Amino acid sequence: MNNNDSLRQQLQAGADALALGLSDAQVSLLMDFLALLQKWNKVYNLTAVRDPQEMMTHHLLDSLAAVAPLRRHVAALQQQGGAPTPVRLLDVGSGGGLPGVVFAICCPDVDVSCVDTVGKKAAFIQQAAVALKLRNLHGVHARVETLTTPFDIISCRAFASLPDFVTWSRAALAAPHGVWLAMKGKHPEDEIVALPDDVKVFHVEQLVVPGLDAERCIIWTKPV
Ligand SMILES: C[S@@+](CC[C@H](N)C(=O)[O-])C[C@H]1O[C@@H](n2cnc3c(N)ncnc32)[C@H](O)[C@@H]1O
Repeated sequence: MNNNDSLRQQLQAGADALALGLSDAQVSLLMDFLALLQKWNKVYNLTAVRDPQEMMTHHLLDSLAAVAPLRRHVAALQQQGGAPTPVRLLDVGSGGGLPGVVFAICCPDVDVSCVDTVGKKAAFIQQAAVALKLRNLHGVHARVETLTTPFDIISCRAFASLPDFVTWSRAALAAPHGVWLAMKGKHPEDEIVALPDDVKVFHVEQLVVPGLDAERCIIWTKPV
C-alpha cells in the first residue's frame, strides 16, 4: 500500500469513528485538499506542519472532529428558521483553510468564508475553491476587525484568545441568532473569565480527535 492509500484509510477510519457519513467524493476532496496544502505550503508558508501524516492528524482529523457539532448547530438554526439559507460561516484567521475548508467540504449546505490578514493565504483558499470546485468556499483577504457582513456562525482555531476573537469579529456577527464557535485545546478557563460582560458561553463541548491523544473542546459563545 502506498503512503497516499494509507493516509486515505486513516482519514476514512477517522470519519467513520466520528460517524460523519462522508461520501467517497467528500473523502476524495479532503485528500485533494491535503495534497494542495502539501504542494503550496512550500510556496505560501501556510502551516508549520510539513509532514503529511501530521497534517492528517493535526489538521484534517482535528478539524473533522468539529464537523458533527457544527452540523447539529446548523440543523437547529434551520429548524428555528431564524437564519438565511444557506447558513453563512466565517472562519477567522483560517491560514491554510483550517477548519474552514474542511467545513466547506463536509457541510455543502453551509456557505464558508475564510478570512486571513495574509494575502497569499486568502489567495490559496480561492485557488482551493476553484481546484476543488467548492462553490460554497471563499477566501477573503482582510483583517477580521474590518468585516461587517453578517455571518450566522463565526469560527476559529488557533487564532487568538476568546476575548480578542469575539471583540474583533463582533461587527460581523448576525443578530439575533449569531454564535461563535472557538476550537480550543485545554478548557480555557482564564479566557472565559475575561470575556466581555455582554457575551456568554452557552456550551462547552469536548471533542475526541481520532488518532490524536490531546485535549480538545469547542467553546460556543453568544451575545446576551
Ligand atoms: C496560527 S494561524 C492559525 C491558522 C489556522 N486557523 C489553523 O488552525 O491552522 C493564525 C492565522 O490568523 C491570521 N490572523 C492574525 N490576525 C488576524 C486578523 N486580525 N484578521 C484575520 N486574520 C488574522 C494569521 O495570518 C494566521 O494565518
